[in-house]
Amino acid sequence: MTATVPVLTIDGPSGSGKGTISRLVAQRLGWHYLDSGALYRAVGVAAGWADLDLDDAGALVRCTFDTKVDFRDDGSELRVIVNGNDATDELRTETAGAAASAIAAIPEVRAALKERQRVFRVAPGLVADGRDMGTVIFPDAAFKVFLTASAEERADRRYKQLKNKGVSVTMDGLLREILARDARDANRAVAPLRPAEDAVRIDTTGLDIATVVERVLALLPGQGG
Ligand SMILES: Nc1ncnc2c1ncn2[C@@H]1O[C@H](COP(=O)(O)OP(=O)(O)OP(=O)(O)O)[C@@H](O)[C@H]1O
Ligand SMILES: Nc1ccn([C@H]2C[C@H](O)[C@@H](COP(=O)(O)O)O2)c(=O)n1
Repeated sequence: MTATVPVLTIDGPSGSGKGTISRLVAQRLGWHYLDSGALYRAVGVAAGWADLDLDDAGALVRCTFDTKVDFRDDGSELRVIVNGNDATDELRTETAGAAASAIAAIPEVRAALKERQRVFRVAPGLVADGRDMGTVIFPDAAFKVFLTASAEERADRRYKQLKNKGVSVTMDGLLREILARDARDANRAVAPLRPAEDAVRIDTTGLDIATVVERVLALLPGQGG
């Protein structure tokens, strides 16, 4: 009975720290981890490889069904294998994020990915990060968090992250991309980015990673909560 397996959902906008916090919390709990955004990014990248038009909803839906995604934890990073190719680095680009955000607005794409996310609910528990984990995919989750941070701080985090990887970016450009993605993810008709009514909101502006991890763990009985 998967419904008895506990789930902690961590939703929020781009750069709020969902991936970082979810992974660390899952490690601390010994639970599984679902990076749902990686599924949308994988479809976006596969669509790019196939030279598909991002306006061709039918082709994108077929691409969603055809795209095989595997996750491999190499100890320091979650590697994402798309159709047999390690696409981890390509997936993390802003181009892949923007493509994922566009594709994610297609209702049939979301429907096609629904069960593929729910199968991650395996004992002893799951930490799931995304935009609609608490509202649509795991509405019965026992623990729900919605992470936020100011757009400026999120752009600054992304700037430092990309600079560390040697990627050339500007703060202005990143801020524009973050605001555009926020708007598209929050305003789409299906499963828009929004906190579940029973989610605990944590504004991470000015908080370091360790503090946010402890605040999330404090929500779980026996983990400080
Ligand atoms: N509380 C925090 N304080 C400072 N930096 C943080 C914090 N949380 C995350 N970061 C850093 O911000 C960057 C973005 O974090 P992360 O990728 O986890 O965000 P995200 O919400 O998953 O973004 P996306 O939705 O685009 O995948 C990373 O470099 C991460 O180390
Ligand atoms: N549950 C989800 C996860 C992701 N998306 C879409 C919208 C995002 O902009 C894009 C990339 O996600 P990220 O890797 O940045 O978390 O994918 C979504 O609609 N629902």
